[in-house]
Amino acid sequence: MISILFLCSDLHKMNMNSVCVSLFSKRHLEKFCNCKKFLSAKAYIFDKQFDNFPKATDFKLVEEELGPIKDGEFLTEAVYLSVDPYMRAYAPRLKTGKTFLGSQVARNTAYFGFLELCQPKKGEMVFVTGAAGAVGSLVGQIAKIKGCKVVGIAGSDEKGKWLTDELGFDHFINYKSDDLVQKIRECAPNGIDCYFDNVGGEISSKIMFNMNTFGRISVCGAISGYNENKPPKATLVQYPITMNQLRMEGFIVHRWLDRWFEGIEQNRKWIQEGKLKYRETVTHGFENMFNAFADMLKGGNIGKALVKV
Ligand SMILES: NC(=O)C1=CN([C@@H]2O[C@H](COP(=O)(O)OP(=O)(O)OC[C@H]3O[C@@H](n4cnc5c(N)ncnc54)[C@H](OP(=O)(O)O)[C@@H]3O)[C@@H](O)[C@H]2O)C=CC1
Ligand SMILES: CCCCCC(=O)/C=C/[C@H]1[C@H](O)CC(=O)[C@@H]1CCCCCCC(=O)O
Repeated sequence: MISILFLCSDLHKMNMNSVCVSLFSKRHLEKFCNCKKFLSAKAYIFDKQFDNFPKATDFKLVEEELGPIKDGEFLTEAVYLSVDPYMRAYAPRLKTGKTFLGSQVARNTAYFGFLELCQPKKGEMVFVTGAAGAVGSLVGQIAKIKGCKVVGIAGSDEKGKWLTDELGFDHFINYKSDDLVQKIRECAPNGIDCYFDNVGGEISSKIMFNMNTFGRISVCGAISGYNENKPPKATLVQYPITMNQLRMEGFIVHRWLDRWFEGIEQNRKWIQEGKLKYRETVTHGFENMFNAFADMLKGGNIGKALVKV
């Protein structure tokens, strides 16, 4: 079963510790639960639309009663909550006054989004942005498994050290302190064949101007713009796309729902074989969810950002 989305916990009235209902919004909570007299749950209410970067005062932490569970519905225990960039990206679409969105199960975004759209070949040069995050760190390692040269771009030297020394990336570029164009040319003197784009904006434009003919770009996200009220401007990418006949395609990982277990099984096998490594940045306590969310948006996480309930 694929667990959907959260945000509540604390079913202590049933003498259960740290139990959380999977839900997506208040309407899902109403749909999922049917046990008003017995259960309550903590929830983050989305109180105010974000003005650029989110503030703690944009949320209200409340305790809500849950209804009884009906046939075909379920309660799940959330031990970890996932803290993800899409929670910021989708916020403008959400109504205030409702439970905020989130999830408690990690998905295999890297496996399908990279292999299906970039179609990497042995010896090719692959660039990954958001490289030390949950998705990017796996994409780079999968590219290495496929015999590619890999360059990761992220925002701190500590992240870079992890990518090159532990995960086997060939090079690292710090987009905050390096001369990006100069470094791109140094790391990829023969050009770039595949680009896995987690960030969008000017970083992506600069990478795309250095791609080879028939290069492939998988657009996973655009975190560089999520905290901006207006989408930021970046250099036109239509030039390199046309001149170098690039293929650029976006995706939402649900596209491969019918192949979900193939992704899980392959990742599990690579982890067991020691070919795929992961790291988690864990914040403790449901009450600290906002801090973890803000920290992730500022680049405070290495690997997957999680909240231990
Ligand atoms: N299409 C899909 O189905 C999915 C898309 N995504 C997308 O993939 C991307 C990565 O997600 P995920 O790996 O979970 O998140 P991460 O674990 O990477 O966390 C986000 C990271 O983004 C980096 N970042 C923040 N601001 C900027 C900026 N202005 N420019 C460049 N980098 C920045 C930070 O690291 P740093 O120190 O490097 O700045 C931060 O740690 C996001 O864009 C997300 O929306 C994720 C899952 C599914
Ligand atoms: C430019 C924004 C791109 C954001 C891409 C992204 O991060 C997608 C993440 C999905 C992840 O694979 C698992 C999910 O469920 C995320 C999508 C969540 C959609 C929420 C929609 C909320 C709503 O409209 O009600």
